[in-house]
This record gives sequence, C-alpha cells and structure tokens, in this order.
Amino acid sequence: MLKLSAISKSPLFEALCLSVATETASVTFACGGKIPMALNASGDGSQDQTAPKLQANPVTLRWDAQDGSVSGKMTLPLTLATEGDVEQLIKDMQPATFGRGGEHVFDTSYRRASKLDPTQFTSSFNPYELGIIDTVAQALLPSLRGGKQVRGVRAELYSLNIYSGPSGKFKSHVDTPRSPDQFGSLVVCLPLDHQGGALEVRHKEKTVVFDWSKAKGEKDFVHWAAFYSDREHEVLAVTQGHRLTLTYNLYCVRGNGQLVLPLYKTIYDLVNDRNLWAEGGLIGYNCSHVYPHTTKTPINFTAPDNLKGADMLMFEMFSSMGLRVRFRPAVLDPQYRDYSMYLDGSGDSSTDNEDNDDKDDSDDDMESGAPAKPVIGKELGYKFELGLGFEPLEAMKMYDKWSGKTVGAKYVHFDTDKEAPEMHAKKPREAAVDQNQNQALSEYIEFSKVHWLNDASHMEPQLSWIAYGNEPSIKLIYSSLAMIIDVPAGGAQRPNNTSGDKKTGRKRRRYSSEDNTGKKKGQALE
Ligand SMILES: O=C(O)CCC(=O)C(=O)O
Ligand SMILES: [Fe+2]
Repeated sequence: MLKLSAISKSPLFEALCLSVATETASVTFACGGKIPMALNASGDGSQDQTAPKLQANPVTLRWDAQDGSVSGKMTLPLTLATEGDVEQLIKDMQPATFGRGGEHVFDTSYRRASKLDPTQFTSSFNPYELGIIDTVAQALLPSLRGGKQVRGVRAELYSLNIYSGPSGKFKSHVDTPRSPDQFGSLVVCLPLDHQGGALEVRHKEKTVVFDWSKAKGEKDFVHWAAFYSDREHEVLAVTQGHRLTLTYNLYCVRGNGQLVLPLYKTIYDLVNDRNLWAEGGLIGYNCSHVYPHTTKTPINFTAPDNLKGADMLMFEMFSSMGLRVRFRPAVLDPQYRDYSMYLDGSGDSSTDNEDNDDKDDSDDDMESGAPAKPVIGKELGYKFELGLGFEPLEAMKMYDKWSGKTVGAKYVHFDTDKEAPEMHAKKPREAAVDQNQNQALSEYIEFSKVHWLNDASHMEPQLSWIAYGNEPSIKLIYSSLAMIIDVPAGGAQRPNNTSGDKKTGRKRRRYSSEDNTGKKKGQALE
C-alpha cells in the first residue's frame, strides 16, 4: 500500500481535491420549473393544440370561513367574472406567523402574508401528477444505482399563502424541519397575476432567483421551486397583485416509499434474520412478466431498467436492502430423460433423487442417463437453435457448460454455490492459473440450492432442435427469467456488509447478468 503522504501528493488525489472544492460547491440546492395551464391565452376554455404535452389543468380551491363553515370556491386562472373571489379568500385567511425562539410570532415587518392550514382548504392541484415530485427527487435527492438505498420523495401539503401588493413579503429565514426526514420545501405558485415577490434561495456565495411575476400578454403557468429547507431563503416584496402559493414539506423516503408495503416488511424481516442466514444463501424469484431474455436483438433485455410492475418492485426491494441481484434464465425441464434410452448404463429413471448433492451430479450421471434436473443458465440473450443430428449427450454437456458447471470438457466441483466466489477471491494466484475454471465457479448456480419464492409463470423458448422419431419433430425447451438474490452469511444487515465483503473481497453489486463481467448500468445484458 502507498504511504499516506504519497497518496495525498498524487496528481489524481490533488485533482479530486480541486473538484471537491469547485464542483461540490455548485451542485444543485434548489430547482424549479413552470408548467403551462391547459387553457389557452384567451382563457376561453379551448385547448391550445400547439402547447407542449405536459399541461396543468385549471386549479380549483375550496376553503372554510374563519368560523369553520364552508365558505368559498374559486378556479384559477381567474376570469373577469371570478376576479372578486380573491378578496373573499383573503378575508377568510389568517395572518401568517413565523417561528422565532420556538414560538409563533406575528410581525409584519418580517412576514406579511395570509395563510390557511391544510385542514381549512382543499385544492385540485397535485404535484405528483405533473412530475414535479419526480423532478425534485432527481435534482435534490439523487440516488446512484449502485448505492445501498434508492431514495424517494414524499410531499406533504403544509399551507396555502397569499403575499399581496404592495408589501407582502417574507424576509430571509430557514424553514424549521418537522422531522429528521424532512430535507426540503416545495413552493407552487398558482396562476394569479402579480408583480415582484421573487423567491431567492442562497447557498454559500450562490443565489438562485425564482421570479414568477407575469409579463403582459404572457400565458398562464403554474410555477414551482424546491430547495433544501436549511438554505436561507426570502420572498421579496410583492409590489402589485396577489402571489398565491401552496407550500409542501418534502420528506426523504427509502425505496420510493415501498417501505410501507407489507411485502417490503416481510422481505426485510426474512433477509435480516441472522439465524436463518447464518451461512448465507440464495433466494430465487421467477419474474412474473414476459421479457425477451433469451433473444439477442436490438431490443435486448436491459434489466433492471425495463423490468415491469411486480418484477421491478421485487428488484428494488432486494436491492434497497443492499443485496446483490443477478438475472438468469432457468430451465425447469431440461429433458435429459428423453435421452436416457440412447445412453449406456441403466437409464432407469427410478434413480431420480431430488436431494442429489453435487457429488452425484457428475459425468457419471450423464453417461448413466440419470434423470433430468432443472438448470440455471449463466447468460441471458442466448438461444440455442440446433439442427438435425443433434446428439443427446451433447445436450447434457451443453447444459453443463451453459450453467457454468463445466468449462469445455472439464467439470468443476464444489460443495456449495456460495463457496465459488470466495474461492476465487481467496486465492487470486491459483485462480489465475485456470481463469476459465474459476470463471465457471463464480457463475454456476445450482438450481436445487436456491430457495425459490414462486413457480415460473412465463417462459421463453431457450433451446430448439429437430428430434428423431417416426417423423422428425421440433422440440422446444423454455426458460423462465429468474432473479437470484445473494443473502450473505449473517443476513443482509451484517456488519461490514455495506461496501463489500472484507473477508472475500467480493464487491456488493446490485445487479448483474453474470459475475465479474464489469458491466455497467443500463448496458444490455448479453
Ligand atoms: O412563498 C415562497 O416562495 C416561500 C415561502 C416560505 O419560505 C415559507 O413558507 O417558509
Ligand atoms: Fe420558508
């Protein structure tokens, strides 16, 4: 290992220091956008055909009077006939306070605004529908695919506010977090004309300004801004009109909120059970949707990006617990049995023993016509199409090679599946002697050692050949797309489990089609 000083003096290290100093200071701390209203500029209710697809519908507000009775309703943007509704709304609102020294303070020199609490109004506006929350999540809470947790955002409506001209404002402040998970604030400005009232958000030397005052003749928009709530921010004076906003508290949630699913809890409890996984093991899940996982085409299966529904959910849940997920084709019925009659030896299928351990599962089996066993292939995107004259024995050898159990003619034996990568890691020099063999070791997953969660529901053709009989017929063997989840010894939450397995040097990758291929995110699995 290099000495500490040598590392810190290396050009690469210095380059990184420079990047940290410059780039991390300018990363996003606030983001925003505007979404056109579905009404056209004249406000006559007809759809604007030239407008971009993402449009906001008119926003309807309903609210209570101060005595709690239902008071008013208004739809934005306003028309000439409804302009007066704003005055009624303001009458029904309370003066907005702010927190100072742990108390709610009313001081118009600091904050001049009106408010309603969420219990006092409803609005038809939904920031999720318009993709605002997704954008906020990407900009303010980025999650790396290889990271341990995928994070999501939950937005909770906090207040309806009006800042009115000529002096509505909110001086520089930071927002009080409601809980440790709160990381940000979202302000949505509804389409109501005003001048001034820019929101300024500051981080170090940088200020981001969101000015939503409307230029003459400009279309109506819903504007929004989100920022880390511990960044200093300020609403400058509104000089004219009314600045009407919805504010939301933004909370960070794990796995896009899937934490609340009962399924998540069950999986969590299972993979964190130390006793159950004292020695580690494998969980198998057969995907419930159809994918072209056996085909090499321009639309290659690009797991995990194109997983559907429950499959993505399962992938995200296991991954969010830091577990490695591998995608493999599983052939449930390899049909060795069909060949037994052609082979030397008994060919007696009564020797079928589901508990066969690996020791029995060698060349002898093949030659004695031992019964078929399900196989897990080591590669996706690979289809066998074999012609006439295909030898049964070849099929068996092919399966063994395809699963990684053999390399060429050579069989690889070991007691447990999980032993394989460890052997590879513990003995790098020996591994290098026969790299092919070790490659096979790390790729081979014995079907019977996997704890399967479900049966296969969808299969794709994996192997086809022309069989001899009275007449030649096409035989087809199908495979299911399986996720194989590695649970390390001691369960998912084992200490030292977050960045890699120190003992074996195994990196904890979140997904792969094969081990040790170094493939990157989004790359087609072949
Ligand atoms: O209305 C805005 O732009 C910001 C409001 C604000 O800072 C708050 O309500 O805490
Ligand atoms: Fe604020």
